Amino acid sequence: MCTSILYSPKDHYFGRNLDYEIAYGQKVVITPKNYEFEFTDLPAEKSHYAMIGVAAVADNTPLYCDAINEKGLGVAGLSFAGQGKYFPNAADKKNIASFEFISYLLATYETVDQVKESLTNANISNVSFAKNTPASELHWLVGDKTGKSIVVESDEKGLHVYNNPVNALTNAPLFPEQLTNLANYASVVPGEPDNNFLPGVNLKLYSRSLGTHHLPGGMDSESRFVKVCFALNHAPKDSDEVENVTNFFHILESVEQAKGMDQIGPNSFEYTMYTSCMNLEKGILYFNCYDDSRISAVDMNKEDLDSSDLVVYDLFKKQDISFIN
Ligand SMILES: C[C@H](CCC(=O)NCC(=O)O)[C@H]1CC[C@H]2[C@@H]3[C@H](O)C[C@@H]4C[C@H](O)CC[C@]4(C)[C@H]3CC[C@]12C
Repeated sequence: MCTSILYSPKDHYFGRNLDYEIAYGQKVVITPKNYEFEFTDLPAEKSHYAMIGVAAVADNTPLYCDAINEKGLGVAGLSFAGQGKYFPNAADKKNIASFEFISYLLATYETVDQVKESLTNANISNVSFAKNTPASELHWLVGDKTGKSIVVESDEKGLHVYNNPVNALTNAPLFPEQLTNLANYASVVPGEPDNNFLPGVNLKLYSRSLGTHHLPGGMDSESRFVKVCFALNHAPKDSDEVENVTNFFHILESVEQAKGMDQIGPNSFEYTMYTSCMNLEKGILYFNCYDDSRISAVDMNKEDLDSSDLVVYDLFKKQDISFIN
């Protein structure tokens, strides 16, 4: 499963944990302004905003999992298995194939408000990129550098765009249900709780942080949603880039899936394959992966953004332990 956040200490940082059991050959991919996008049912875009993110590249086409553009818009696709439903093309609507959703939005729009507007009469269509690349059931977090985000979900009732007051997204259930569930944790506090439970009884607070005792710690989507909302909302807001990037990785580490914790079959485990953190102001993608906890970075502005060729860097690396003696 996955977790995505928008963290806004000073600059704005957008990214996610991608949790799964098999990789799709994802890379760090920069799509410059003059790479020609040929969309399935939308007009081709010869010239558009440049973008950087994590994508599988098939037939020289970037299939983005999460990315931002040069204007500071970010979009991440997360599994919505069991709840998501795409529909055939509708004649009176803007039809966007699910695998093009991220690249279309980032090529075209600058802000969350523009995206909202553009989706008022849209349909996420159920076409596949290729025979062996079927559409995967996703929903999306879309954020920008105003610090605002929305969630886009296509379910059996159609397309929904929800304002996101918590700037986080995990997986099923439906987003409004995830928000409703947060009320069950209204008494959680980062530190010592007030004893409203038995005010007349002297409860010995035997440990620090008993106010977080009822925070869920499961790997399931609902637990991760509650926990990451708490971590994000209480994270420090520094002004230094390195401190804020460090905070971002720690927020997502609070819901990280270590191998062994989420078994999906005999000897098969879902785990956090990579974490991405993209600075919406600076166009820098920071990342690490399960086998290499060191943070690496790619700066889109160091590339020729007027080019028409994709720029691709490795995402999955080997652990590089710094021996001190
Ligand atoms: C599997 C993950 C979602 C992780 C997750 O939540 N898994 C747990 C679960 O299924 O519950 C999704 C997120 C983005 C998806 C990819 C992107 O949408 C891009 C691309 C789209 C193609 O239609 C299918 C392949 C491909 C490359 C997708 C494969 C599945 C990915 C990688």
